[in-house]
Amino acid sequence: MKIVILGTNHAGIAVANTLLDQYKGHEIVMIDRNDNMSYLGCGTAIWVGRQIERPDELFYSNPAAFEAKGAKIMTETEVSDIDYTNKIVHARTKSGEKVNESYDKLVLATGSRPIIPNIPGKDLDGIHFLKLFQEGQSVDQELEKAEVQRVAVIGAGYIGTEIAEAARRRGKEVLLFDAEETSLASYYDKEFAHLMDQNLADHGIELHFSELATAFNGKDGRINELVTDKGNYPIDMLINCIGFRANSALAKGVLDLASNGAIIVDEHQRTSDPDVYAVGDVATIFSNALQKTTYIALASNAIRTGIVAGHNIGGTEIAAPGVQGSNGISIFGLHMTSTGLSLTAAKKFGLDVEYSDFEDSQKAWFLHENNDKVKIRIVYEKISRRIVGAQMVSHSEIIAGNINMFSLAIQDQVTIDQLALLDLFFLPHFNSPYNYMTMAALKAK
Ligand SMILES: Cc1cc2nc3c(=O)[nH]c(=O)nc-3n(C[C@H](O)[C@H](O)[C@H](O)COP(=O)(O)OP(=O)(O)OC[C@H]3O[C@@H](n4cnc5c(N)ncnc54)[C@H](O)[C@@H]3O)c2cc1C
Ligand SMILES: NC(=O)c1ccc[n+]([C@@H]2O[C@H](COP(=O)([O-])OP(=O)(O)OC[C@H]3O[C@@H](n4cnc5c(N)ncnc54)[C@H](O)[C@@H]3O)[C@@H](O)[C@H]2O)c1
Repeated sequence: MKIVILGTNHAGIAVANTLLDQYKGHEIVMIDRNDNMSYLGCGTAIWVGRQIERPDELFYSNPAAFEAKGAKIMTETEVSDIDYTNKIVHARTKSGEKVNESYDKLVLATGSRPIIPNIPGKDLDGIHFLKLFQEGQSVDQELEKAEVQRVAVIGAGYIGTEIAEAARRRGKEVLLFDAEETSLASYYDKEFAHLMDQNLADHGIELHFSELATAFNGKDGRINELVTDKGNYPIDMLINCIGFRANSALAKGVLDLASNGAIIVDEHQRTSDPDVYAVGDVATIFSNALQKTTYIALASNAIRTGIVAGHNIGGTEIAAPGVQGSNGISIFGLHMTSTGLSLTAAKKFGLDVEYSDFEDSQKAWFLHENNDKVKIRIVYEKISRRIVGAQMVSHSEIIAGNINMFSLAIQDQVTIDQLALLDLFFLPHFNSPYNYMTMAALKAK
């Protein structure tokens, strides 16, 4: 069987590796317009903020690794259209050569692109987006310039908050804007997000929430002012981080798309064309918290959906279990993790929910060093009592692993009452005999 994979970043790589490692004998062709693959954008802010010196280790694979396993891989080759009826992919190399690849099965792993705000001045120099390695490089180079002192970041979601920290670590004046009332509003309730806001402010980041950009003004073709509905701000550089949109142009008019443009897939990652699969940021995903199909762009989801598609194409029928959108962020030493839905999000989606909060030190009370407070919220449905979300915030890194237990709880529809009596280990170095997770569950109404 000949399988053509379009897009060779996290999702495409996971499909290819699954097929090449576990289902030998197929012809695998991989095509990508970029000149690099496997870039972990998740490390951009760590590198740009100089927590690591160089970006080299943010890549975990390369074309030679796939050629060695027998795949044909074409980089710097842009797919222009797909003849779904005759099963042929049309592409063009950087030097202009036409490429036509037939397929038996096709995988669309074309990912996402950052959303471009449609306001006057959007094409001025000095306006940046963050997705590709090359975009990280341009931001990095701009921050090196002495004349770049005031940096505006639009969008205080994950990318915006992380790059605001990075720019601050590089000694710049940073102004962080968001349409919502807090940072990280899509992931955390206000009681949690406010702790991040305070952390950002304490580290010198100027916060502008509930504020919408209306225009970018420039001089000699370069941005020098941001105009919002509340004021005018002189700036030297701007980074847009207002979310991603699925890169589904190749499927438009042929495959079924969701209202946000993502390609609709079933639990096997199959699209409305049975010989075409879609994985990663270009596709929809099933949310176990919402119990419906939604869109959650994460590298973790890209890898898992790629593995599912690989097995299904290879001949082992497996159904994706759905996701919780589990995520985490670490800014100036403050760590936050969440999974499923916040209280605000659950209510917005029409779920009838309750919540239970608890706060305690991470380790046993008699350990006085590096024993930070942890704040936890568990969100659960009033009637079914199934857990639909959890959030944690602390300076303690130990919280990071705990969120995964809540992820499994949501996936398996565990109730808040089952959690209350769950056997959680106790060791003073790590936690208390009355664990804050148990206590939050016991406190539930
Ligand atoms: C700064 C940043 C930080 C992030 N941090 C995290 C994190 O901490 N944790 C997390 O889980 N996620 C994180 N993400 C999100 C994560 O990077 C994405 O969810 C992930 O990249 C999706 O992988 P993908 O393979 O589906 O798509 P993409 O990474 O978008 O890859 C799609 C590929 O398709 C190629 N392509 C597209 N169209 C064509 C075409 N017409 N022809 C040929 N090739 C084409 C592209 O060149 C690209 O290589 C972060 C993202 C960014 C930008
Ligand atoms: N640590 C992580 O897991 C991590 C890190 C980076 C990115 N990611 C993922 O990558 C994807 C993209 O990240 P992102 O930060 O671009 O998106 P995001 O959805 O996390 O945040 C976008 C932010 O922009 C704001 N916004 C939207 N339109 C706006 C406007 N017109 N003006 C002002 N603010 C506006 C939203 O309120 C939101 O806070 C997300 O799915 C994210 O989860 C994850």
